[in-house]
Amino acid sequence: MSLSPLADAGAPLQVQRLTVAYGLNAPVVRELSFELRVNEIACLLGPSGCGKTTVLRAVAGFVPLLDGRIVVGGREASSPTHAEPPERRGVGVVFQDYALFPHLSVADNIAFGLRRWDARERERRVGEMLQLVGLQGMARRYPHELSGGQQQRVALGRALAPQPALVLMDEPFSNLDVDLRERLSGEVREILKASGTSAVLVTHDQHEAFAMADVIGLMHEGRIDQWDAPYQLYHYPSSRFAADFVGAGVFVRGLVRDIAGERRISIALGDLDAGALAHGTPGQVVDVLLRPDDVLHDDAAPMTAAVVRKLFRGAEFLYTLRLDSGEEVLSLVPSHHNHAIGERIGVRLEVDQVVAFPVGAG
Ligand SMILES: Nc1ncnc2c1ncn2[C@@H]1O[C@H](COP(=O)(O)OP(=O)(O)OP(=O)(O)O)[C@@H](O)[C@H]1O
Repeated sequence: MSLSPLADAGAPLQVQRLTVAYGLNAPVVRELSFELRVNEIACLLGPSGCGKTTVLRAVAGFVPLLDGRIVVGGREASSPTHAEPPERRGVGVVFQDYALFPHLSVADNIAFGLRRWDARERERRVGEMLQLVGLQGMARRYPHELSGGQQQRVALGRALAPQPALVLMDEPFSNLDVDLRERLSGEVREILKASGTSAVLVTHDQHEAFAMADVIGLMHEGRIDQWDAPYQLYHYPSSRFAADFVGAGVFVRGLVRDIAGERRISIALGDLDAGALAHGTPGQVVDVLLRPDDVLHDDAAPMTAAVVRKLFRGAEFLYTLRLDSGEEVLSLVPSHHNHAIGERIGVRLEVDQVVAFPVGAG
């Protein structure tokens, strides 16, 4: 099979038409391609079983390729006929099943990749890493004396210590409590940015992906559905799958119309301007995406809807509202607007970019 020439030989990672299968089973990753820029943090996001971890394992050198090619730092690391051993790829990994060395202390685990460093530099770097992952005072403990979350932080320190050009992280913060998770993900992002390191992260958590990533690869059934900045992915989903999977929202029915030469979409809440992201031609029935922040509560609005569910989130309520059409929409409302279930409240739309897909489109 012929592969396209490298688009950017200086890219820290190029994944070209990657195809991976376990044993004789059907491939779980199919012809998947992406390229990472220097100092870019990418996140693979997608439903369980879509192949995120498999991509990361292939890049790390833990699973063979059925087809395609992986190039790390301009050097071919994997092809169907060749595989550099994981430890020679110059890649730092934080995987859940990539255990710490049980016979080494926390400090020695972190120092593992620094064997060739000058002793004083090594000690300084280990101290820096211990501080980064919040494990000062635990340097002499052994892995079995740590909680799962603490072990994960040691693994993070171990991966980052040798300052690799590329770091791979599989759910690196999943065992941590929310506060630590937020602090650490912000700090790790800063460290990666400051040190010029590129990273690929796998997570289930969209908020973590939004907070950490420059670019998100949304995966679906072994392929990348959309490769985009978090903001773009949320506001400009290019497929129905992306619109559905990323962020909260519902689809309501709409009819595309031509009104005085302008393409508009009529939905139960009124007429919308059909911009470039609203697929569909006049006369076509479409599903229109409405995010909770598109539906505003406004006492002065002529249109009302009934509260059917409410979720208190502290600063705001997430209301589920039933329109007269019978359709339900979500609305994010500041929490001093405390309305009872069954009450009718005024609503209006504020949609910047209408996202719509013809009914029945995949
Ligand atoms: N060692 C294995 N042998 C056989 N099949 C496997 C193996 N590891 C993963 N799979 C299968 O490959 C597919 C992709 O798995 P993978 O772990 O890459 O998905 P994922 O997107 O990371 O999922 P999750 O978010 O649940 O961790 C799944 O259908 C899974 O059952």
